[in-house]
Amino acid sequence: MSDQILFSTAFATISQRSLNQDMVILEIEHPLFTASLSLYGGQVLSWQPRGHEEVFWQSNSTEFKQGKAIRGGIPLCWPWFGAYIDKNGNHGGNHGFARNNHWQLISQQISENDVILTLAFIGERVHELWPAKFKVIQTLTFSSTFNQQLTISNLSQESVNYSSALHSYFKVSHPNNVQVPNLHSVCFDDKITNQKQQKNQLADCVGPIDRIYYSAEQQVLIDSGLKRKITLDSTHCQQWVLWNPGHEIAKTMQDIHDEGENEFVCLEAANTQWQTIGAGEHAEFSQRISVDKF
Ligand SMILES: O=P(O)(O)OC[C@H]1O[C@@H](O)[C@H](O)[C@@H](O)[C@@H]1O
Repeated sequence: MSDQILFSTAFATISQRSLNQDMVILEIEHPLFTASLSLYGGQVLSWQPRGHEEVFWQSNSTEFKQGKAIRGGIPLCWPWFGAYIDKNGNHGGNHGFARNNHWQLISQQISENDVILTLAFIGERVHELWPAKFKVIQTLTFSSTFNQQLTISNLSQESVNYSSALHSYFKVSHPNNVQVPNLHSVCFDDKITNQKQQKNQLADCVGPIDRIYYSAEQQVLIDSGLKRKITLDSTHCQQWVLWNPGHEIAKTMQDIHDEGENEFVCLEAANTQWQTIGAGEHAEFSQRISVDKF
C-alpha cells in the first residue's frame, strides 16, 4: 500500500492510495469535508461534511478485486439495472459493468467552496451483451453538499438502451430507526414478491426490502438514532429503489460483514426501465445529497 499526494493547494489535498496494482483510491481533505473514491468502478466510497458523521456505508468485507463490485458508497449501475437477460436467454449479470471497470480521472478543480472531480469511462465491446461504443462522464462536486452527474454519450451508429441506478448505501444507526416519509403514498413494484403497483406504508427500513418506487420527487431519509436527515434530489431519474437485504439474505452475501445489514439503507436514484439514446446523442442524470442534524 502506498500513499502519494496528487494535488495540494491552499484549499485541499487530493492523495492517491494504491491497494494493489489495480485498485486506486483517491482521498480528499478539504476544510468543508473529507471524501474518498475508487477509480475502479468510478465509485464514491465516503463523504463526510465537516461537523457531520460519515454519510455513506462501506462493507468491511469488500475484496477490492477485479471483476467484483465494491459493496458500499455509490456503486454505479449502468448500462443496466438489476438482472439482464437478453432475447437469447444470455445472462449479463447484475447491475451492468460500470461498477466492475476502471475509470480515469480527467480533471480536478479545487476551490475554497468545493472540489470537482471529473471521471471518464470510455469503451466499446466491453460486454458482449452491450457492445456499443460509449463515453460516460461522471462529475462529482464535493462540498458541504454533494452532487453527482452522469453524462452518457452514445458514440455508435445505432441507438442504444440503458437502465441505471446511483446505488447509494447510506450509513444509518439501524434500519429500524429510518423512515422515508415521501415514499409513503407512492406506488411500488415489490421485487421480493414480484407484485406490481403496490401501496403500503413502511414503518421502518428493516429488510428484506426491495422496492421500485415510481416517483421522481425529493426524498428525505430520516434517522431518529443519528438524529439526521439526508435529503436527495434527482434529475432525469424516474424511480427510487429502496433496498436492504435483511439478516437471512445478508448472511449469504460474503461481502457484507457480520450484522452489516443493520448499518445501511440503500436509496437509489434510478431508471429501472430502458431509456433510449439515439446514435451520436447523449443523456444525463444526477443526484444531489445534503445532510442536516435535528
Ligand atoms: O448484490 P448486488 O448485485 O450489488 O445487488 C444488490 C441489490 O441492489 C438493488 O438495487 C436491487 O434492487 C436488489 O435486487 C439487489 O439485490
